[in-house]
Amino acid sequence: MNRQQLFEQIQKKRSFLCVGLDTDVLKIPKHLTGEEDPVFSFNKEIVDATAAFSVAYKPNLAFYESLGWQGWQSLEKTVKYIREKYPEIFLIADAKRGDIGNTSSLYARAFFEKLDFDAVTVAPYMGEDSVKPFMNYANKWVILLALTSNKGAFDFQFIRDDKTGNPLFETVLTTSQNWGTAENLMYVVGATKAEKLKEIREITPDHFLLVPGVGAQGGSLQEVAKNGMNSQCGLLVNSSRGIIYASANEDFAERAGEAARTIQQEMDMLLKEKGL
Ligand SMILES: O=C(O)c1cc(=O)[nH]c(=O)n1[C@@H]1O[C@H](COP(=O)(O)O)[C@@H](O)[C@H]1O
Repeated sequence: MNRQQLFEQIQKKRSFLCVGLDTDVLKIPKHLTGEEDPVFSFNKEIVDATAAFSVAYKPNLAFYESLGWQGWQSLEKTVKYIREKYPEIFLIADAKRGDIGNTSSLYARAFFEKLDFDAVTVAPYMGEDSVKPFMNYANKWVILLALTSNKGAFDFQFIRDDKTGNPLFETVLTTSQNWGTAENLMYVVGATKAEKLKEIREITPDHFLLVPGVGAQGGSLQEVAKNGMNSQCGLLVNSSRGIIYASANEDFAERAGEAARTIQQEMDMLLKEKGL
């Protein structure tokens, strides 16, 4: 999917919500645990209940890899199901990959050829040759970690460069713009650091930002939109636990749908305020 198509979906659904499919097998409602593939059954119901209110889904690979080959199979089935039933959805593999070039090119093959994801999250630490192999695919995206939502973000991401005086996350943003364009590169910026979005927008006015950290981590959607929205929206705001675990009972999908709709309605207002 390209940037224009993504923006069109945002306008059509009046939403820039990404639902995180962080499906923890221990949190799956009891009535599904006897199913042949409880993780897939859970995902399928969540997707059916939330697809009208969201433009993207983001399975986090840890939740699938932790189950071995069965987890990988649940992931493949989930991707295939979304692709077939909701082809308009933007699909993100939250894998936080990145390695020497030939290894990264195989990670890229896994997520873009073997599995038909639109985007993969990548860690910038190993630099250009670890990121570029993910950019060899038309209409596929790298989502580079820039300023993350967690406490550990303060360990490295704010260390200042001796020459420029800029914090490391700003160097990641400026340097990586030489590797790709706003058509194949997005950045992760945590909602818990929403006050930094103004500065970040000065460095990257056009790039889409994937913003996790609303809901369970306490980030504010209003603040994110106020500081981070651009003329093409430019935001995908993720919520995982706040949506998929809205209820632990048989009504889990219905409650997830309601949680997604509540966020979508707020997003509709925020888009209107921006004239979009
Ligand atoms: O790359 C990510 O998606 C990510 C980056 C970041 O800085 N913080 C962050 O929470 N995430 C992911 O976003 C999701 C957040 O989940 P909830 O806190 O349950 O909404 C998890 O899958 C995290 O791995």
